[in-house]
Parts: sequence; C-alpha cells; structure tokens
Amino acid sequence: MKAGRKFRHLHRYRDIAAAFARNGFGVIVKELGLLRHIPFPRIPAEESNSHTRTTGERIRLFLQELGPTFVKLGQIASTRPDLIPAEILAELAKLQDKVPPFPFADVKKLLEAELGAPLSSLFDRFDETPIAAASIGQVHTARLHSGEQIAVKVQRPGIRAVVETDLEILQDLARAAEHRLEWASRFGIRDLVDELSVSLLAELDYTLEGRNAERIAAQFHDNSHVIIPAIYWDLTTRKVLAMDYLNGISIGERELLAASGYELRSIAESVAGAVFEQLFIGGFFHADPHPGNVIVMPPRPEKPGSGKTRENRGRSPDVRPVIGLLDFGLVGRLTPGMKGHFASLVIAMRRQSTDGVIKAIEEMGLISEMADRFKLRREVDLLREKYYQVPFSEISLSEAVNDLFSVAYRHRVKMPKDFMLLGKTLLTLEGVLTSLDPEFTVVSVAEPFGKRLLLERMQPRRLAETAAGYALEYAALLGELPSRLRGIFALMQRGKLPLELTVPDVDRIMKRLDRISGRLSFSIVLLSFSILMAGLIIGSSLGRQPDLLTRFPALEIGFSIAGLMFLYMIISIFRSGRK
Ligand SMILES: Nc1ncnc2c1ncn2[C@@H]1O[C@H](COP(=O)(O)OP(=O)(O)OP(=O)(O)O)[C@@H](O)[C@H]1O
Repeated sequence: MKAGRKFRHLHRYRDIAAAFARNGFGVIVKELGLLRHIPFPRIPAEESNSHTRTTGERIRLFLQELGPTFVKLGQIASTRPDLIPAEILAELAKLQDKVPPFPFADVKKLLEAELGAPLSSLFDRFDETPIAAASIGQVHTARLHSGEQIAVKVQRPGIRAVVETDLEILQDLARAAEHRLEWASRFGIRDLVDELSVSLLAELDYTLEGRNAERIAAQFHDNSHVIIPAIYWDLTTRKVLAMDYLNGISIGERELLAASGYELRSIAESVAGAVFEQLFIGGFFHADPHPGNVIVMPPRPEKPGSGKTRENRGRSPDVRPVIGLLDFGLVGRLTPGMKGHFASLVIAMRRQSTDGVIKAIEEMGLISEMADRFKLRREVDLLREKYYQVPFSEISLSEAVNDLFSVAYRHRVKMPKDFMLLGKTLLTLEGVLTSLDPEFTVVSVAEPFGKRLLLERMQPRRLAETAAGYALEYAALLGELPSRLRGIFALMQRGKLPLELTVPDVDRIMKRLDRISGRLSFSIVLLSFSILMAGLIIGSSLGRQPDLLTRFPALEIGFSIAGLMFLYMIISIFRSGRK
C-alpha cells in the first residue's frame, strides 16, 4: 500500500477497520495484516454481530455500513454466481442503497450551477421533495414551461470524491488480499475491483446514462409496448439527468397491479419479451431490471416524447400493458458473435447435446488451456442428465445459469463481463417475474427469440458477413504468423526452445487456423448453397415471369457463379478429405 495514500485516507481507513470489526471480520483482517499500521478500533463484544448473524448477513451489513462504493461492489459481486456461494449471493441481492435525501437548498444550488440559470427560468414547477433518494443521486419531479412532466435526477454533492477515495482504498486492499490469500487471487478480486471502478465511475456521469437510454430506445423503435424516457439534453449534464416522467406502477407492487385491473401473466410476458428483445435482437441491454426500474403503464396508442411512435390508427385496440424501463446506469453489450454463441448454447442445452454445449463454450474462446476437458465433459454430462426430459418450459433459468456458471468456475472457464451481466439480467428477471406470477416460466418466452436470431443468422446477407468476418480473422492470423514463427526460429537458433513451450504454441495456432478454415469453408458452402437455393426458387418462378431474366441479366450470371462456387467447394472438400 502506498504510504502517502494511506495517510491521506486515514479517516476512511479507520471507518473501514471499524466496520470490519463490528461485523465480526476483525480477526481475519488483523491476522492477515490487510490493514497493517492502521490503529485498529476496539469494538466491545456486545457491539459485534458475529454471533447473532450469518456470514452472508454480516457481509451485507458491512457493505451497507460503508456506503455507495461498497454497496455497488456488493451489487456487482452479486452478478457472480460462478464465484460466490448461494447463501451469500442471496444476501447481496438484498443490498439497497436507499438513504435519506439531501436538502433542497443543495439541489437548487447544484442545478443552477450546472445549468447556468435560475431554477424558475428552467422549470415551470420543481417539486422540492424527491420521489426517490439513493446514495449517488436523488430524483425530483418537475414541469417544464412547455408543459411536459419530467423527472430530474440530481447527483449528491461531493459523491465523486467519496467514491474515488473508496476505490483507491479498495484497490489497495484487493492487492494486499491477493498477495496473502489464495482464494482472493483465485476469485480475481483485483479484477473485480477494477470492473467495479469502471462501472461506478461511469455511473457518476449521467450523460453516459442518457446515451445508454437513447441507444436502448432506438432498439424499441418499432415497439410501442415498451417506453424508454426521452432525455432532455439541454437540461442534462454529468451531474443532472432530465427525462420524461413515466407515470405508472412499479412491477414490484403485485397487489396494486392486480387491483388496477392488469393481468399479471400478460405483464410478465411483456417484460420478458422486452428483455429478450434486447438480448437476442438488439444486443445492447439494460442489465438491472429490478422492480424499481420496471414500471407498468396503461396501454396507450402513442409513445410520449420520443417521437418514434408506430402508427396505430386503423388497427383494433391492443390491450397489452405498456412497460416502462428506467435507470440505464448498468448496461451490457453482446456482439453478434456472442448473441450467436448464446443462442447455440441454449439450443445445444435444449437438444441435450453435451458436445454441442462444450463446442459452444469452446467457440466462445472461454476454455482455458488449463481446463481438464475430460472432467469438464463429465460435469456437462451430469448437467445434461439433470435436465434430461425436463420440459424446456419447466427449467428454472436461475438454476440452470447457476449450474452452468459453477461448472465454468470449477474449470476456470473465463466468462467475459458481458456474459456475467447477461446471467445477472436473467436471474433478476426470473426473480421479478416469478414473484409477480409464480407459474410463469421465463424460458418459454426466450425460445421464439432464440429461433428468430438463428433464422436471421442463416440469411444469405448474414452468412456473407460471417464469411467475410472469418476471412478477415484468417488474414489477421496469417499476418501474425510470420512474426510468431520468426520468434520461434530465433529461439531455436539460440537453442532455447523448450519443447513444452513451443508445441502448445504452434499447436494452438494450427488449431485456430483449422477451426477458422473449417468455419470459413462451411460458411462459404452455406452461403453458396443459399444463393443457389435462392436462384432455384427465383428460377422456378421464372417460368411464370419469363421477362425477368431479360430484364435482369445479372441474375443469370449470379446463378451461374453461385452454382460454380458451390460445385468448386464440394469438390475441394472431397479432395481435402481424401488427402
Ligand atoms: N423517468 C422517471 N419516471 C418516473 N420515475 C422515475 C424516473 N426516473 C426515476 N424514477 C424513480 O426514481 C427511482 C430511482 O431512480 P434511478 O433508479 O434512476 O436512480 P438511481 O440513483 O440509479 O437508483 P438505484 O441506485 O436504486 O438504481 C426509480 O426507481 C423510480 O421510482
């Protein structure tokens, strides 16, 4: 730990040490020397909760006592069922950062400084009592001079400095812990803290949240059943976020929803549909669909604010409720490749194919060189047996995600951050929706989206893109090959080529080349096959429209090229097989 930093943050270190002690972790910290040179506070036995609370509870209380940075750390850790035992995970999921609001005088001061004008000229009405107060910011309602009802999120004064100090301390603690504790380095807690730093610092910039909201809104461009509040950019800064006020009922208020005449099943379906649309289709997703962030609004013909409403006139009225999503501080991204792997994984699990599951996780590039494939296969087999003949609609998503993640953890399969967020999103979603309607199964809604994604991937245009992508990957790998080989030859010349080092290296390159070329030729075969099929279909319709060919001679050329390509691919595949 850097001494200067420690001295600067002495007060905070003492708070942390006291929180450790009060929650029964003092001994561990002291003995491991994590907070060496910090005067350790004496906590009377009756003030410690170590005998009255479970470990999970104490961890939750410890984090809650230390405020926003630690609460967020716990919330991020709660997205890691691969790392954290279920009992502790359940406690972390309860973490709330609701705190008393800060005074209106501070709100006014901050708004006027940030927006550069007196409050009365900015708003027609500004409600002094916030509708929600969290540790980073609080939300007020207001009305613009133009009449719109808006919600204004205002950042707590001085919060950035507090978070930055805590992050520095956490980085020091994580470094010390990894140095001394095997489990800490196994958990990769430094990575966890780095991950936390990135997402927490992003949450302190409300303009990023505004941009996330707009990106998700664009994904629902054609869906009038999902509303994302429009952002008022002229009233938004890094510390102020102004958006449409969504007037509805939180999805957590089951009784109120039922009493207001909503059908709970229909709400559950709409919310699951909205989430899967982001996961499988858009690829950019809201990763924190907890009840406070999902609200139900009465069916209405038009989306307010966004101006991107689909025309509804002339259609029979649609009674599905409208789902409003809020709070875009935590988002995940799935590249087209990841979406595809995810769909393949779901399909392989559904087909009970162990090889398919392993292939899918292999293709994600997740299996480390260290993994014991034999054991991994056996565990996936066990999972397969567990889910054997369980109807897809009865599978508990959270259990399946947990099972998969814990196998992944045991085999050191590295899950990318966005996959973790995907898992967390699914877990939160299932929790929220089953408490709304215990009979509802989330996967039943997932299936059509997965199929749609796979169908989309089989379209000739997509196949062409995929083939082009692999070709680029091929080219990049070939490009990097000479330098790698040069390196290997240099080592050989110097007689410093340990066999165990080079063989896996070359092997890895060859395997990758093999894989890419396999996929490349497969994609080209599919592509040319699709073009050929399209040619045949259009060709068969030419009988009815004989002038098409004369009008589009390029079609004829296209078919001939596609046919030749296809033939060439088949012949070369047979040839390479013979060799
Ligand atoms: N546009 C809005 N329309 C209606 N209510 C809103 C709106 N924005 C925020 N709220 C209310 O304020 C609450 C807190 O907002 P939000 O979740 O964005 O803040 P946060 O500081 O990120 O809180 P948390 O840490 O709980 O995620 C929401 O749960 C919701 O009840």
